[in-house]
Amino acid sequence: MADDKGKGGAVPASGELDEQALFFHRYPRPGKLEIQAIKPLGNQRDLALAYSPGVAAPCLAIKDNPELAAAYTSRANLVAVVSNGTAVLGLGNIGPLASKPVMEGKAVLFKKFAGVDVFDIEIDAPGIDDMVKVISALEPTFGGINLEDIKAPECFEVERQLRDKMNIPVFHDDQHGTAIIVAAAILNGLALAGKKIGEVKIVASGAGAAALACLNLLVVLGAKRENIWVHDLEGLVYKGREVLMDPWKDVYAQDSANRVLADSIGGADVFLGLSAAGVLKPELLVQMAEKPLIMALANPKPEIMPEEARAIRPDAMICTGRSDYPNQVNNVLCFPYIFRGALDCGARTINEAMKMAAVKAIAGLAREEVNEVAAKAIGGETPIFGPDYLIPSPFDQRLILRIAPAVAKAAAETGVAARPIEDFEAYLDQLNRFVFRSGFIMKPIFAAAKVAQKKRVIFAEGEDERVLRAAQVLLEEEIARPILIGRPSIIETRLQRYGLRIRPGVDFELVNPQDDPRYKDYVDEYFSLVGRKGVIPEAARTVVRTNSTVIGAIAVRRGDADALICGVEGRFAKHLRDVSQIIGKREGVLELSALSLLISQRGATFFTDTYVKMVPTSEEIAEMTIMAASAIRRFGITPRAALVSHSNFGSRDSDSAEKMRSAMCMVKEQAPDLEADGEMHGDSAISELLRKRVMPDSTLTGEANLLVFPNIDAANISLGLVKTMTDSLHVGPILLGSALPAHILSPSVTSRGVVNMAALAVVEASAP
Ligand SMILES: NC(=O)C1=CN([C@@H]2O[C@H](COP(=O)(O)OP(=O)(O)OC[C@H]3O[C@@H](n4cnc5c(N)ncnc54)[C@H](OP(=O)(O)O)[C@@H]3O)[C@@H](O)[C@H]2O)C=CC1
Ligand SMILES: CC(=O)C(=O)O
Ligand SMILES: [Mg+2]
Repeated sequence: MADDKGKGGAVPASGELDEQALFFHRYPRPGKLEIQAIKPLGNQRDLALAYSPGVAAPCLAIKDNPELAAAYTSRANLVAVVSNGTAVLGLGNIGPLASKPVMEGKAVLFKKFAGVDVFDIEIDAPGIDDMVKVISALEPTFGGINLEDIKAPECFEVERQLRDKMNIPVFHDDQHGTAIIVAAAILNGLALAGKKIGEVKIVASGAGAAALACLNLLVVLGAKRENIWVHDLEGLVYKGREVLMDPWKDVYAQDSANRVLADSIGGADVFLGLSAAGVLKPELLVQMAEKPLIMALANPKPEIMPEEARAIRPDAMICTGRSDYPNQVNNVLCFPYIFRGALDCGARTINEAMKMAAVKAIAGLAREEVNEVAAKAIGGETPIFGPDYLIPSPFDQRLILRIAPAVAKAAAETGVAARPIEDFEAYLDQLNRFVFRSGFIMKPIFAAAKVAQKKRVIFAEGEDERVLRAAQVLLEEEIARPILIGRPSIIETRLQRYGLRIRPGVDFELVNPQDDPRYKDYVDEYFSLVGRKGVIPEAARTVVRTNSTVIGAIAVRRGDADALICGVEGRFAKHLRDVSQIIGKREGVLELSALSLLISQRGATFFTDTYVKMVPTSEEIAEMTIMAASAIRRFGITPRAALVSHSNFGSRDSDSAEKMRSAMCMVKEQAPDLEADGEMHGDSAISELLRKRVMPDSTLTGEANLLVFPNIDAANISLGLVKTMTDSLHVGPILLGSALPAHILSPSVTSRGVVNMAALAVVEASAP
């Protein structure tokens, strides 16, 4: 493979890729999606509500007021991806049945990237009239229509007629989705090359749906028609040509004797390929202008492979439609989010203003720093806005946060939104919750952290990428004032490498362990704590130079910082020893413990003690239950605790069962208001039905959200199993019982996880 190939995970060679793709589509179940019920159908009553007779009520309500379909059915979030299979990728007219994998693929992307539900609909309707008849008849089912892979010129007429007939957005993705992302990439590419859109020469290969829509949008953005040279199977589109012409191509007909691509390419600033594989011969590139923008966008094989183009024109900026090269210019960057915005405001159409808002949002996002998820997905060095990073990665979660609100706003401003968004801050919150599953649960913590006057959080692993990224978020969102422990040169280099804006000394304080004026004071403080525990002065000096958790803990103890975050690297037990020695326990607390929060589709569940005490006593179990309950209240959640065991309400008499029973008695005595019960089986903790069968007068109602375990093995193993089996997000471990706020994270934490825990530490630090 050539140099610029294969960023973002190894992509196998073509034959091998085909084989893997067939396997991927076939196993473990054929296809890429299924339909899931979102309401319970567990008993006769549910059935009576969901189906006959109850279903008549929403039917009649909708009959009286059709707008209510958005309230009582999935329509407002349901899009049809419709194709007749006449121009499937660059594979040509392979028919509707063979197009189904592509349409299922689009459906998955809609769902994964924007939470939009899709039915893929492949129709055996090659002609315009049939297509219009079938698709327009679908209006009652859908909130929007995404036309896909329908060949030109028929697609133009189909879309025009459908837009006239239908009162929901009709969007031909290959035209407008492609045009939006191409326009964003061209705006950014020209800015980097220092060229003006009104002056550049654009040579296009392809005069179909995608190419013509892109050119039309570029003209709206200022490109001059006379500077645009369009080619198709017949060669140049010129005035007077009669073969394979149509009125849409004719708009770009040049009055010229040129006939083929080789005649027109000289001096071109932009090559726009939306045609077929291998059309752009490498030798033609020498004729292009300096710093040319080569957009070889045919799928799956581009007009020229990037390595061939790069070999001839090292100064070129190169884009393809593929996921295995940098600069993926593909409509996936647009269609999920433009529909998200349109559906959320009940848009009746997707108009020019909404498209332009999407162009600006995408182009602008590429100029921001790349976030962690996108950086990981791309692989290798974190990209920074430049020739190899003209547009955001499809894995950039901020695409939805930027595009959807911009589109909804433009819809409202142009009067096409049936349900205009009234509170954009709340809408952004909702989108954030979709992106970061922790968002909803963490919301009260973030809100409290923001009013806490930017407490100082010291990070022991200040050189770590996740910490650096988290520090930028904490500053931008005004949650905390980060203090990073680390070597200045390393931090400077990494900030640059990851394209982060924050600067030491200006935006955040930096503690250099090799050279800090407080060193002697810190050594004295440390020695006063450990001097009689076998640590000699010489060793204390070394520790305070080299152990950043010790430095951070002393800073918190001395009031130089308000909270400590450590554990991003290294073993939990080692960090715990330092935190215990220096920060210690709050007065009256028997033992530190750890609380872990798992956020899954079903909501939040807390587990304790997942990390600290091997086998806690009954007193310690009672204490950790009560401490965990008060930590849970900080999230605005009412704790419901189950003390879990192998014994179910006295069914066994082992020491461990007895320990949990007596812990339960202590909890009742010490925290009579806490809803708790035990000892009980794990399934009884979750299912009220099972619990009530054995213990009808249980003091616990509903599903327990705090599971208290008899020992660390049970707690930690359950946490790992549930987290993996339910694909949950872990927040924590939250250290309970320390004298001052300090949290020891785990090495698998993400930068978002670091932000979450720092926000929690800020809230703890500001608690009275
Ligand atoms: N990266 C992305 O996001 C997207 C990429 N595409 C890709 O763009 C290509 C075109 O798609 P679309 O516009 O929907 O399809 P259409 O069928 O509507 O248009 C295809 C166009 O390409 C021209 N063409 C085909 N073969 C050649 C060739 N050998 N030399 C010159 N021109 C040729 C056709 O010429 P003629 O008019 O004479 O038939 C036609 O103008 C496909 O490869 C598709 O995968 C499309 C959408 C998005
Ligand atoms: C990406 C896309 O829609 C296409 O190639 O047709
Ligand atoms: Mg397509």
